[in-house]
Amino acid sequence: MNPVIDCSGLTLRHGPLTRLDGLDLQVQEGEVLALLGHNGAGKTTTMKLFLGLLSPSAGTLSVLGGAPDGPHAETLRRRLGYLPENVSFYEQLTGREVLTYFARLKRVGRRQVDALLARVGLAEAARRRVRTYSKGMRQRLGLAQALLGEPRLLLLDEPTTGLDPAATRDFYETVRELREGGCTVLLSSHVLPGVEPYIDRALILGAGRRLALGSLDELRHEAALPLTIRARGRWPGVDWSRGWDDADVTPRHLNGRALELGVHPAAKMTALRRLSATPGVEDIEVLPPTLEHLYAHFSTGASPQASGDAP
Ligand SMILES: Nc1ncnc2c1ncn2[C@@H]1O[C@H](COP(=O)(O)OP(=O)(O)OP(=O)(O)O)[C@@H](O)[C@H]1O
Repeated sequence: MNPVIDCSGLTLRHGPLTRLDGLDLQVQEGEVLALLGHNGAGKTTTMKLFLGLLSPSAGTLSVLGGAPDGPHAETLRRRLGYLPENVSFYEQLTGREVLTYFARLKRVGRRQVDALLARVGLAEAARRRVRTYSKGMRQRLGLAQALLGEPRLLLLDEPTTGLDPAATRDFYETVRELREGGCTVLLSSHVLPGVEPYIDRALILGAGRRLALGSLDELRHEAALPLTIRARGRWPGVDWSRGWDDADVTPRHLNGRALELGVHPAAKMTALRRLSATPGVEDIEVLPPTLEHLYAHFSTGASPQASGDAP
């Protein structure tokens, strides 16, 4: 099956500045890819190249079977949904009027408008003016706008910035439903908490370069960061933080009832065996590095073009 996005050596220069530097990436149908990076890393630039709003200086790019900035653009536009970073609407219009307006621009039948408002949870607020909407409601209206025409590829630029945890979760649940329907989703974010369960892979960019690409498991394997093991129990008078002379295990004694170890992945089983054979230990918890740990590792470590392209 052809990838939905396929680029090789994709580069965008702007005068002396290289905004994107030789990106190699393939995204398959139904995949959710997170685009992560500090401010100015190149996330929006990448999305704008995929949308055909910018043309590459070098490299090749195919989106849904063609170059997005060529004659293929017109077909592509109907199969593509985009939620920009700073979405703004006519404040005096109701949510329904806003969506009807965008439906006309996208030449999509009005029938979709009410269905989409219901889908993003705005059915009851559809007749209220946008100026009365909360940040979360505006983002949901933005998502409804991006979903007009039932796109096969959805590009969401910082979709959850400013949303509270419950609204973020609701937003990502909608993304999950879309993915289940076969839609491919690219979402950029620097708000990492909450995103982990909803993505298949993450692309980490830094200064326009690919620093890492892979699923959470692949990134964990590549980073080989220590995992955390927590043991709880009763061990009056015994300091279980002692005796870990293995260089791969760093004990962090929390208190008399809980012990935390930083453990290199290769030493995991040894540490678990020892803990489970220890009298007084009642519970053991293994916490792998989170996406935030991985992001910090790759975006500070100098490992450009590090991981493989396979999904
Ligand atoms: N219109 C522009 N003209 C010139 N340079 C630009 C323009 N827009 C962005 N850049 C530069 O391109 C680089 C990548 O910016 P981009 O907006 O893609 O980053 P980003 O990862 O989306 O950042 P943020 O998280 O702040 O939105 C930065 O160095 C930025 O200053």
